[in-house]
Amino acid sequence: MLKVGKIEYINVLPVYFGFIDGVIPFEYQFKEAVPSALNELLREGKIDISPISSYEFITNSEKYFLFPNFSISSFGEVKSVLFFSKLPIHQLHRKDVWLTKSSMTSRALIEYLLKNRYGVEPNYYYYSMKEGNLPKSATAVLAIGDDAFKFLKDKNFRFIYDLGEEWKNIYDLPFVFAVWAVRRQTVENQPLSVKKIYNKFLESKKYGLNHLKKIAARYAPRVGLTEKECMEYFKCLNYDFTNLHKKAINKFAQLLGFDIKVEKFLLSM
Ligand SMILES: C=C(O[C@@H]1C=C(C(=O)O)C=C[C@H]1O)C(=O)O
Repeated sequence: MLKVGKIEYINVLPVYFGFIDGVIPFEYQFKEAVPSALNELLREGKIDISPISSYEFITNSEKYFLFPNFSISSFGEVKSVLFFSKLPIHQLHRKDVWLTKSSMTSRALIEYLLKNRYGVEPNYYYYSMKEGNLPKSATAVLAIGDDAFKFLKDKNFRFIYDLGEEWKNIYDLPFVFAVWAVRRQTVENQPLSVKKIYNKFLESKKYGLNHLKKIAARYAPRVGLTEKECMEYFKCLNYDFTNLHKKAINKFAQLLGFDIKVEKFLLSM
């Protein structure tokens, strides 16, 4: 049986809602975790298919093939990848910046932006909400997913930067935070199962995108959002993988020093 990853944030619900709501029969095993944990599980072969950080794909691309037509992206504002700071961003040189351990993509993006766009090199530290090791004294904090909504209630941070917006302002491209990857080994050993589950994911996403209101009504309160805020959030997110998204991920890879053409890694379905 294929083992399938699922990010524990509401951002993926539109893709999984057909399965969750019981309309798409699902005979697989879900493993639910934060993105960095899913990256590791897939890399180590403990699961077969999962949304992973685009950074994980970029840095370990030889291990994976990608589902065509799936990503977690935004064109401009994303709302859930936020950099909170007590100082304006260009004043963070040698200040204490805390990055979430749950992310790989957004960590790489904020580090890139701080160094190359804002010319600052802070002291980096790493926290996790589960460990609860983020000190009150942190000058700035990167948060992703449902955690980002919690930080919005913390009025200590005067300056808030949305990384989807930051990226668009510079490159006028969407930003691809995550992609759906399959281990190469799984594709080689079980090609028909992979094709079958891909089609189920397509159906589940179609159902989810047609039932966003139902998702928002059920899940918004769990993350402290109103239904309206949750709908606005879903409108910022995009789950496709168009040519523009491919261009964007290639650009991000190039900026990080990796010469990758994502087109070469797409599964032909
Ligand atoms: C938009 C988001 O995209 C995500 C960000 C990721 C990362 O930074 O590595 C990975 C998966 C996605 O959950 C989010 O989590 O808010």
